[in-house]
Amino acid sequence: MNKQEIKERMDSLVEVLNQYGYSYYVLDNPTVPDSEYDQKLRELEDLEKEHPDLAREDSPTQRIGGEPLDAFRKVTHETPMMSLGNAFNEQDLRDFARRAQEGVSGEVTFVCELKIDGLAISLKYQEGKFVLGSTRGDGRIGEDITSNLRTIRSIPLSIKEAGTLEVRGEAFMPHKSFLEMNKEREEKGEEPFANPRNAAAGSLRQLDPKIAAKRNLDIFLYGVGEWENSNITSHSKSLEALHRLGFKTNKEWKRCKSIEEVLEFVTYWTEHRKDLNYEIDGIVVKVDSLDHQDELGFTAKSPRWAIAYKFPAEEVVTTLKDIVLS
Ligand SMILES: NC(=O)c1cnc(OC2CCCC2)nc1N
Repeated sequence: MNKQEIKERMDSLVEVLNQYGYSYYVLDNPTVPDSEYDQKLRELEDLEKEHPDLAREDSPTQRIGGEPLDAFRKVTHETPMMSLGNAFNEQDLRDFARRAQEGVSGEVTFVCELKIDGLAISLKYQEGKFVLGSTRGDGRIGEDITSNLRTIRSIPLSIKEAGTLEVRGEAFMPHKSFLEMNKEREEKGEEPFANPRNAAAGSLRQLDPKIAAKRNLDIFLYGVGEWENSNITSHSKSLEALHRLGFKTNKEWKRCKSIEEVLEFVTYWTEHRKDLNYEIDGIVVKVDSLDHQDELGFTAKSPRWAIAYKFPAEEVVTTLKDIVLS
């Protein structure tokens, strides 16, 4: 093959491998056997070794970066990352819904989401390329953990969207990864992590991306920060747009027309949370219309248009025996 044909072969391998990766890690629905993925990955690795100048930054071989960092760079969030106010019982939720209805013109409706118990992160894309991944920090200043986030296979390294797009979500450690990691730590006489949230936070704070890569973290995206070309009018349409753009979203979200439907959703997941293969610590209730969100605005640190219902604290010491491998 001449140089042009080699470049075309490498481009086609990157595209098809990223498509396989999307099905496997984002849709949890593998389309080819691992052997086919591995064979194409090896062919791409060999071509990239022979022609390093043709290696693309969104190639799946580029997920585990180079040398460990000395420290994390600080990053300022153009759109601050807010924290959520809490609700602890039905009355708190009814008060939230009443205040929301009183603060808007027209009929308020809601979206309910599972509250993933992980680490809030922000992903920035420019001209379709993943360029920056950061922690929430204090909401305005976070840490640049791009090299660690690149190791999360469900985060696309490129998307088909021009301009600047910033998305927010929760990085977390699935139960299976948590169990396997703690088993390893105990075998090495190391202290096991107390819970998947600490394990995820500890993994993303590693300065060496090779360590983060071994922790099999995952992510659910649930919001949009800055989006140049957005014509989105509701939160539920944002979630649908995130899915369409190739991001992993949690499929259990639900539009709720009334507080009664919100309470039904909360009751259902209070009972069924243990069927999930990741930790949730509550339910997030959001006003759906973005116009209504604008009318309601924010307190000093939290939106008035969202609240986190926290599950009652139970004996949640997730030790090896408590979690059955799903
Ligand atoms: N842990 C979660 O799953 C989660 C956290 N936060 C939010 O939304 C907040 C973010 C800023 C205003 C509303 N949604 C979530 N699903």
